[in-house]
This record gives sequence, C-alpha cells and structure tokens, in this order.
Amino acid sequence: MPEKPIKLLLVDDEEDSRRSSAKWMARKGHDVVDVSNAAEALSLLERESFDVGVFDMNMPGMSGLELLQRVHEDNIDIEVIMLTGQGTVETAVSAMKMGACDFLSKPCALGDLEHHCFRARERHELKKENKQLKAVISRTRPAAKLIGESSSLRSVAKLIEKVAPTHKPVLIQGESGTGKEVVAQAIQQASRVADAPFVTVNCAALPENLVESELFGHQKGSFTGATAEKPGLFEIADGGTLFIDEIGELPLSLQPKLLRVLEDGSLRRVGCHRQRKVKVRIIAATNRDLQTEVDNGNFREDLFYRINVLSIELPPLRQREGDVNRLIDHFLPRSFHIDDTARSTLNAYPWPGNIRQLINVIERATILADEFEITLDDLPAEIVDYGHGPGNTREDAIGTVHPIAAVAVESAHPHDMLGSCNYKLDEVARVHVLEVLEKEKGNKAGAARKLGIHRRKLYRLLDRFNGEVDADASEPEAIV
Ligand SMILES: Nc1ncnc2c1ncn2[C@@H]1O[C@H](COP(=O)(O)OP(=O)(O)OP(=O)(O)O)[C@@H](O)[C@H]1O
Repeated sequence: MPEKPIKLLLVDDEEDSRRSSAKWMARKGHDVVDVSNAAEALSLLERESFDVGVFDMNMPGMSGLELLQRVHEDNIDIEVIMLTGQGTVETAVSAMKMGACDFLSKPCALGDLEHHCFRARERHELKKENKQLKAVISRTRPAAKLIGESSSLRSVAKLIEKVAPTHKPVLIQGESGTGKEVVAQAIQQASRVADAPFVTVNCAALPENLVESELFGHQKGSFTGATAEKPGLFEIADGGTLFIDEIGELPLSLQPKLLRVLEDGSLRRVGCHRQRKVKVRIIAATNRDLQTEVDNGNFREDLFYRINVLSIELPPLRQREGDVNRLIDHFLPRSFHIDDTARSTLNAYPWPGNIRQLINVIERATILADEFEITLDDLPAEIVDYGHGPGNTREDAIGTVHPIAAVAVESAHPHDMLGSCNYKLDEVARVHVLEVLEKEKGNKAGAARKLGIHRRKLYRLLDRFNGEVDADASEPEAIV
C-alpha cells in the first residue's frame, strides 16, 4: 500500500537547497510548504497543522534552535528534524534535548531526507495514537450487544449494516433508554474505522460554558481555569467516530462551529488562531424531535440537514414484540429463575424508560429475590399494579410518576420543611428522595445519581418508605 503523504514544513534561508528539497518531496507526492525564516514558519504554524518540520539550525534572526524552542513552548504538535551545515555532536545533542526527534547534516541526500521524514511522521502518529488511546480508555465503555429479534429491531440492524461503511453523519432518534448509544457503537464496529477511537460526549451533561472547550479544545490561558492546553474531543476522535448524544442540547452559538467541522473538517481550539483539520465521523443522537426544534428556532436548519444525511429511528421497547423476554433472558443472571406470572407482568408493561428501565427492574429484582426465584413480590408496585387499577392505561404508565412519590408530593414540600423543627429527619429524607424520583420520571439510576447515593441504597430507602406509606396512607387508591 502506498505511504500516506507527509504534511511537511521546510524552513531554511538557503533558497537553492530549500527549493530543491521542497520540489523533490512534492514530486514524491508529499504536501510541502517551504519558508525562508522562523517568523514566517511560526505564523504558518499558528494557522495550519503539519506532521513534520525540517528546520535549518543557522538562520538570520531567529535560529532553528530558537524556533524549536518556540514550538515546544507553544505546544505545537509537530515532529522536528534539525538541519545544519556544520553538524557537530554537541549541536545534535542540544537539539535533541530540546525535543527534536532527528538530526540531518547538510548537504543531505534527498532520499535520506524522505526516509527521515517518514520516520518522524511515524513517531508523530504514534504519539497522537497514544494520546487518543489514553483519552479514549477513560471515556468509553465496552460496546453492548444489541439484544432483540423483533421485526422493528431487525429493520434497525439492517439499516446499521447499510450506513456503517459510509463515512457520512448519522442521526439516531428515539426515546430515552432505547439504546441509541448501543446503535452508535454497532455502527462504528461495522465501519471501516472499527479500530479507531470511539469517543462519546453528552451535550446535556455538560455545563453550557464548557461544551465548546470540551468539543474543540482550548489554548492555555484562554479562559479562567484553562491552566494547560487541552485537545478537544474532535481531535481525540480524529480518524474515528465522535458520538454526540443529546445533540438537541447543543447551544445555538456553537452550532456554526460544528457545521464547519462537518463541512470541511476544520476547527479552532478556544483562544487559538491556528486552524486544525480532523477526519471524524459524526454520529448524533437525540430524544427530541429535531425538526420541531428547527421550526422553533432552537436548532439551525443547515446543521440539521448536515447531520440528518442518514437517520435511524429507534423504536421504543413497547413496539418490539417479544424483545422483553429476550432482554430478560439476557440480563437475568443464570443462577436466577423468574416465574411465569412475573414474566408475563413484565411483558404487559409499556416501559416508558425503555431498556434502561427494564435492566434496572431486573437488577432490583435480583437484589430482593429469595432463593434466586423472582416473583411478583420482587417487582416494583407500579409494574405489578399496571393494568389493574381503574383507568390505568399504557398512556398513563408512559407519563407515570412513582406511586409513592405522588403521595409524598401531596404531603409537604422539602423547601417548606427545611429549617422547620416540626419534622423528623426521616420524613424530610422521604419527601426529598421521592421528589427527586418524581423529577427523574421514575428513573431510579438517575435519581440515585442526583441524590449522590448508590442505587441499592435508593432501593432500600424506597422499600422502607413503601412500607410506611402502605401502613399510614388513609386513601389506598393514592398508592398506585
Ligand atoms: N437492544 C439492546 N440490547 C441490550 N442492551 C441494550 C439495548 N438497548 C439498550 N441497551 C442498554 O440499555 C441502556 C440504555 O441504553 P443507551 O444508553 O444506549 O440508551 P439511549 O437511547 O442512548 O438513552 P439516552 O437517550 O437516555 O441517552 C444501556 O445500559 C444499554 O447497554
């Protein structure tokens, strides 16, 4: 396979040797820019990225060594080969100490120049890969397998196969917990860049003022708190895939910047003039209707068309016939058994929180079950009672609030309780926990996170509160 061209910057005041080296390297297919002094080189490095720089050591004005020092101080991402007319061991050593990766004596054979540039580029790529891997390891979880055989999920699997080999953006739409991230990972794994980084970012989880620096990186000192330079997630994902979750939450002010990367792969870190180029496949996800966001002026139309080249609509779990059983069998540990009544109860429920909610319910049941046998007693009340209460419909369940939360919210508001001496600590805790759970629409993982406690502790608290509510609720119908 032919070697990828090297993006090379030649800096030498000797016109003849510089021009002939530049011509030779360009004829070999490399992308070469040549300049005659360090000042020009620095202003170029501000705007463009290069793989390798070949700097002449002795130039009038700023010397090659001083240029190397500036490259180092400004953290410019480039491998430098020093070039000198009077190569001595001492100058070579001082250049290497300052961060040059190689040293060439003038006049150097043009074949040698190319060979050394290839070596430097390899080192450049390895360093970049290393940086990416470090960042990616801390950001990605192992990909989950897409479980389910329903016809609606099979159609999604077919679409994944079709869109994966292209490098085009993909937009995945679906309710929360339907597996949008799992689908994004499946696309990446079936793509040509399966071994390259898969980096995820959730726009809703980041404070608005940090989204730009997280996505595009920042220069040291570009804002309070920017104590070191930082590459953005686009740079970390370079060559691979960036999964942008909750793209509907991307601030309007940043949307043109994202559009630019989608159009020509160029970006600038916050506080930096230098333009960088990246090649990243974007997969975006949203549980909002983006077209409506466009109509309401919250999302740019041009960006919507750019990311919506290929779109996948992920059906909610209630529209995946037979998949609840398959997911139960997949997620229930082998040592457990679920009885028929509990199984059919889970099948009848409409799962407003989709697969995430089902996984939580299964986890909870395995904690509560006696003798590894899961029965109705181990399922949450809202699931057991679903369909049994008067006027209980799928639609009610989809907008459901945890039943005991309803009781709590009717009783007192935590703000009213704070500072009052009329309540016991347990009562305040109960009202607060249930209010948070209500705000999280019954999502216990989310509620536990907000409360800063482990999910198991939340389950234990809910069971305790449930007992208390059962015992003291004067109107039993309130508890469903
Ligand atoms: N078909 C599936 N098979 C197995 N696990 C799944 C499937 N779909 C989702 N999951 C699991 O369900 C959980 C939620 O999935 P995921 O985070 O991908 O959902 P999401 O649609 O991105 O949610 P949100 O919109 O809230 O970010 C994860 O633990 C994921 O591994």
